[in-house]
Amino acid sequence: MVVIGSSRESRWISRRLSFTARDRSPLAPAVTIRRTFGEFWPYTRGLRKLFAAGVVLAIMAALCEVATIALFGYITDAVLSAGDLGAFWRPALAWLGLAVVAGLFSFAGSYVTALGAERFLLKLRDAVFAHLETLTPDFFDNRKLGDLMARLTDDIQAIEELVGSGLVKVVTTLASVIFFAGAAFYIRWDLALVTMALVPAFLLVSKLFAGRFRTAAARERLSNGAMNSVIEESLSNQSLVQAYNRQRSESRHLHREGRTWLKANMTQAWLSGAYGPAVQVLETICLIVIIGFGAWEIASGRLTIGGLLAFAAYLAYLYPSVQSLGEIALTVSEAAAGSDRVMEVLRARPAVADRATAVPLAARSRGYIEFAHVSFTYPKRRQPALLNLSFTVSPGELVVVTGPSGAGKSTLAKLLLRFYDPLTGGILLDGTDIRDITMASLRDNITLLHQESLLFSGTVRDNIAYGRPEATLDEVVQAAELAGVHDFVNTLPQRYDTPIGQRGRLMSGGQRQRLAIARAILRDAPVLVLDEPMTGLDESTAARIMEPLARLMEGRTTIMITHDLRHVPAMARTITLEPARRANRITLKHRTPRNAPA
Ligand SMILES: Nc1ncnc2c1ncn2[C@@H]1O[C@H](COP(=O)(O)OP(=O)(O)OP(=O)(O)O)[C@@H](O)[C@H]1O
Repeated sequence: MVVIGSSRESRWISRRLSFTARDRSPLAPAVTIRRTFGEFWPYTRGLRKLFAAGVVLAIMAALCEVATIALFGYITDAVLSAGDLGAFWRPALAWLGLAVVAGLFSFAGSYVTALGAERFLLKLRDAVFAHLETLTPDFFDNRKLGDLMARLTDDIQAIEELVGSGLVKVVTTLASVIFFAGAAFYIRWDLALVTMALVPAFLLVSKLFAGRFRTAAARERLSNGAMNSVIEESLSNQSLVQAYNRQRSESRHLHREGRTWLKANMTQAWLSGAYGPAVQVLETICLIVIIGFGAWEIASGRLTIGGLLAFAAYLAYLYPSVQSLGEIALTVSEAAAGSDRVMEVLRARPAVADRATAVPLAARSRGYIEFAHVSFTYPKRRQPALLNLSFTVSPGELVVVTGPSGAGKSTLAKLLLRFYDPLTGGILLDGTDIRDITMASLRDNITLLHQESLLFSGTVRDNIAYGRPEATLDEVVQAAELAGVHDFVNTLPQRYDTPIGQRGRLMSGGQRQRLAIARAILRDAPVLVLDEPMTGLDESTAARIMEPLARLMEGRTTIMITHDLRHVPAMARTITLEPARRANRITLKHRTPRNAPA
């Protein structure tokens, strides 16, 4: 009996449907199967032999099954009906041998197909992720992390199930249909014709159920996405949730989404439950037709009992294959929805890219920076973030950029690192427009210290050496000493091999900042951009951070973005930005801070 509604099948079908949790509507219409193959077939290069082997082995297994059923018919007539035990042993041994060989073929076929499928997934995921890594921040600013993760997992899997193992399934199922139908016709063509007339009924039932099943699976997928985003956002903001006593409301939120999910799953459950009996009724009708018609054929001497049983067995194999062909046809177009979403990522182009004529810097930069009449407006924004901004920074100089919130201070850093390009004007490094320098070379010469110290969940050592993975432990320790974090690291249970928790949560704000400073020291780039290095630190921690920061800045061109002027070093040149609507008026002045570091 064939049942399409198992929970595994539900997941299989639901994976093929791709929706965004954000807009709660299906994504753009699924792309055609042809386009999906056109786009993703090249990824099967190097794997096609595996898939071909999967097809051949599955066909061999199906042929063995055809032979096994023929033997079963023979045993029924020659042994059971004739009552001749002596004729039993040879076909019985052959039957056993065939069963073993069929099992081996089937195992090997599934194994190589799974290997091809997994390698395809690995290859495609690597390619999509590598492409994502080339995209500029504007791409990520406008998307939900959960949605991108779904594209890298479920959607890629949906593509594989269409282009890789899906194709193997179609070919082998078609071959099985031909073999089993051929064998049934070989036994009795007229009986076969009668029973084949029932095939459309199976397809019709499959179509009726699969259509509803697909809708239910789509709802399940949608609410699953919504549930995931509630869980992700709530757990990642736990301190906010607890500090604001919002635990119950978050739980209620999840419960609401969970109820929608429950309803969608129950619809799938009743469809699955009803489908089995419906197919069973059809199969019973078939069996009655076969037995009634077969009895008439036997009575007229055109068929033996063994032949009738073998015939029934061939049909028992044939109907499931027909059934899966029906399912493939129904679900394949839905699987294409995933490829639409993955294609969207692959088609996205970074807002900035290397010019064809760009070259790496010939030597380590001297650190001379010039902003020349730079204007910039973020995509989809009308108000410019920077307007006609001009200033220079000499090698080794420290410039403090300050100004009210939204004046464009961080934007200036993003332009220097070429996360975006100015709309007009230009930025020069050592007199060369940074668009004429390769991005890799430009970024090798600039270290950005973010507002919030961005750390990974690895060890202390991994995090300090992030910008120079080949650094020795001695170099890492030296950088940590200069950053004033070495003594603290020594108190940790595994010292430099101590994991620091997700995003460095096992560290205090000051310790995280010192680790980030050690990382910047080890990277040793000639230009330094410090974006609000004191954010989130209390007065005394901020003052203590200034000492390692001063060591980091020594001998480097530094742009320090801050609205907190209390701790800026003595004699720093200050640039005050004003919001762009007032044309980025800048005020340049030398100042002696009230809290100059010792
Ligand atoms: N990714 C973005 N997309 C669209 N607009 C942005 C983006 N980032 C910043 N902006 C806008 O650009 C302007 C300048 O932002 P920017 O972050 O450079 O200001 P800032 O001076 O660093 O502010 P703060 O001191 O609050 O960090 C703001 O109006 C802001 O809303």
